[in-house]
Amino acid sequence: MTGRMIIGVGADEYGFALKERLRELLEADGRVAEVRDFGVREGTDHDPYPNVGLRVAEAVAAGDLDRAVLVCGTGIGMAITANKVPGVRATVAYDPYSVERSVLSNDCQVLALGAWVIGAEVARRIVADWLGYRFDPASASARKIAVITDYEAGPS
Ligand SMILES: O=C(CO)[C@H](O)COP(=O)(O)O
Repeated sequence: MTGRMIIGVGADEYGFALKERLRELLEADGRVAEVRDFGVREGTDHDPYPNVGLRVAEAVAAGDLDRAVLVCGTGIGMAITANKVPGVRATVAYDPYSVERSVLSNDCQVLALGAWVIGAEVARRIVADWLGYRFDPASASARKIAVITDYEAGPS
């Protein structure tokens, strides 16, 4: 992927406020061409996290989004959900090294964060750093990702 990215954001009621903060950050970032908000649109919307996570992950798998940020209470449910969609690689990551490697080693398109776990300013820093990493399809890691992709395709 080169050029400016289309980024999706999504959250459940517990992640809503942090998702709003991160959406604003992404909209102001020159590396981002467009931010698409998959909800929830208000903190009183009780749509369960898997509904939001599946909508976002399906958009990633369809190629409509380059990447996405998902927020729930822990981030864990969003990551589990997004990883159910073939072609999508999602992770929870907070430390700078894991955030970097989630892109450079694992080509994760989805970063899941927990609003109950980290503060907004740390989350903003994580997402700003995360935007700067681009997976190299010519890297040795690409062969390893291909094993996952081949498994998802099923027996030949
Ligand atoms: O964190 C969540 C899922 O991982 C979600 O925001 C809350 O889930 P719950 O604890 O099951 O209500």
